[in-house]
This record gives sequence, structure tokens and C-alpha cells, in this order.
Amino acid sequence: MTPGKKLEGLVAAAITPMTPDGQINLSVIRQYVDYLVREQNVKNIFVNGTTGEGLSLSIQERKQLAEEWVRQGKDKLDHVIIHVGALSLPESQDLARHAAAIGASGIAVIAPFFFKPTNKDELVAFLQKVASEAPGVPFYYYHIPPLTGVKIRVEELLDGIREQIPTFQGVKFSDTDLLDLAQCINKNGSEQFAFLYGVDEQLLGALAVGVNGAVGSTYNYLGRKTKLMLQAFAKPDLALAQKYQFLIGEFLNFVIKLGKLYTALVPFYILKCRLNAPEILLLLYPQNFLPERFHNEKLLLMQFPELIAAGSSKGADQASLREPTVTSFLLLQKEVQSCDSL
Ligand SMILES: CC(=O)N[C@@H]([C@@H](O)[C@H](O)[C@H](O)CO)[C@@H](O)CC(=O)C(=O)O
Repeated sequence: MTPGKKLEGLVAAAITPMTPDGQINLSVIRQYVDYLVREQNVKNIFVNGTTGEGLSLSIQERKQLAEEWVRQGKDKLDHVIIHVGALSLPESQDLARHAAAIGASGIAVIAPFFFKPTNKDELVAFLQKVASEAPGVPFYYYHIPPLTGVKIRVEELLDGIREQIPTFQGVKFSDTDLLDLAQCINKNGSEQFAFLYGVDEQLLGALAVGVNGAVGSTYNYLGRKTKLMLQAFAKPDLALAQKYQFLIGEFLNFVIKLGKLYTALVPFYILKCRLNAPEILLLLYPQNFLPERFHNEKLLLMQFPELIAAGSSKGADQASLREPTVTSFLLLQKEVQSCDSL
């Protein structure tokens, strides 16, 4: 990890590896790190967040995952950010102390989402009590109102925040309110705080208002593609950046329609191991909850040819495809791939 380096660029939101019997699978994290660095050129990770379903894990599991990511990321990753948010303040504080003790490069916290803060002061008070348990660790507010239901504007939250949380370093902004985001950046400057966007399918819009980077699930497997968009935007070649965004958007639209299961099964092929988020286990067991197409490994394999490019070439057998959705997916994949040569 690189202490002091500003958090920017792409941050992959880690999936939680699970064993078939529902235990967290720490043994594949080293492979996961190597895959991200080598195949996706992504050197930042966000652990125990939404994608990793940190809130569905026990405190002990969250700590074990954090430890393993920090250990395996030591000389390979720039940043290992641990989400330590919880409904219980003492648990969140415990996780923050733990993240500090193991040498995490940052911690992030969502707003409590059951008994919700009703105003900025209540929210800041909660965040402050967590951040102060890790006084040497950069702190990020994780704003995700579609899931927390806490809609306190970040612009308002940031007003005077450093006085109350000296370690405050930035915001992971997982919302579509670009007006709020733009005003945050306009008033605070992206030099002072890091603004990381969390709605992958519309990252280009957030780049236009000045974010420093992005945290998201899709950078696990579209990291390289998205970096091409970042490069085009920085050049600046807006038309090219738009082409990438449109194609990535189409691709994601399709993945989203298929459901999270598809995204979470991808690493099964990448890492050649079972890598299921907790929610996926609910879908897998009992088996009859699972739509028939998920049983067919071959179909799945074909849907992510880019991700397994270095692996087998089994992906090309379109003749056996019956589902029109899968065919369209493959066509989109092809388009996204051909984007490299735009
Ligand atoms: C609601 C949700 O899961 N949002 C994702 C996005 O990356 C999302 O998967 C993507 O934009 C596709 O919709 C991230 O913002 C979540 C995230 O970074 C995390 O795992 O903490």
C-alpha cells in the first residue's frame, strides 16, 4: 500500500468470497488481488461495502476479510479501504479501531439506516464518533441514499466537516444527484477532498463535474475498459469517452437486468474457485430458487469472454445458445471489446 497517496482513479468494490458451505473464503484473496492488478490494472479496493455485503456478515467475518485484504494487498495495492459502517455505534467503532490496528489505508462509513439521522448534526455526530476511534486513518463518508434512505445532502454535510472530523478525506458518492455532487466539488475543491463516484453506469457525468475517481462493483471486471474512458476524458476526447460510456452503459444495463448473480459469479471463472456473496448463497440453496440458465456453466462462461480471455477459449460456442438475451449479451460484449481499437 502507498501511505499518503491520494485516493483517486478506480477502486474495485470487493465481492466477498464464500465457500460452498457458506464460510468466507480467505484463501482466494491473494489470487483476487493479483487478478485485479494484472488483469484490470486496478490497485485500490473497497472491502465489506455493498458489493461485498459487509452488512450481512458478522463482525468477526468483516475483521478477518479486512485483515486478509490488508495482508495480501501490502506490496501490491495502493489503497485498501475498509467499510466499517454498522447500525450499532460500538460495533462500528470496534471495526474502525480494528482497521487502524491492521494498517488499512482508509475507512468509510454509511449513515445508520434503521433509526436514521434526521439532520446533518445527527449524522455528523455518528460519523465523528466512529472516525475518532481511528485518529490516524483517512475517513470517507459513504453516501448511498438509495439503500440507506438517508438523503441528507452531502453539500450540507461537508460544511465545516474538518472541524469535527479532522481525518475527513472525502466522499464515496453513490447517488444520481449530480447537482449535490457538483456543489460539493465546487465548494470544497477536489484537491481538498477526494470525491469518488459510485454509480458506474454514469461515471462520465460525474467526471464532468470533477470527481477524482470511482468506487464500484464493475471495476472488478470492467476496470481496463473504464480506464480507457478515463483516459479519453482526460485527453480530452469527449466523443471517445462518450462511446466508452455508452457501450459500458449498454453492457451494464444488460447485466443489471440479469441480476447481481451474474456479476458475482464472474470471479468463479476468473479465480477458478467458488466466490459467492452471501446473497448468492440464498439463491443457490435450495437449487430450485435458481433459474435454469444459471445451471449451465457453459452459458455463463460465454457471457464473460473478456474476463476469462487469458483462460479457456470455450466461450465461442454460440451455436448452442437458445436464449436471445445471452446472444445480445455476447454482441454487446463484442462491441465493448472492439472499443479498444476506437
Ligand atoms: C448499489 C450498488 O451496489 N452500487 C455499486 C455500483 O458499483 C453498482 O453495482 C453499479 O453502478 C451497477 O449498478 C457501488 O456503488 C457499491 C459499492 O461501491 C460498494 O460495494 O460499496
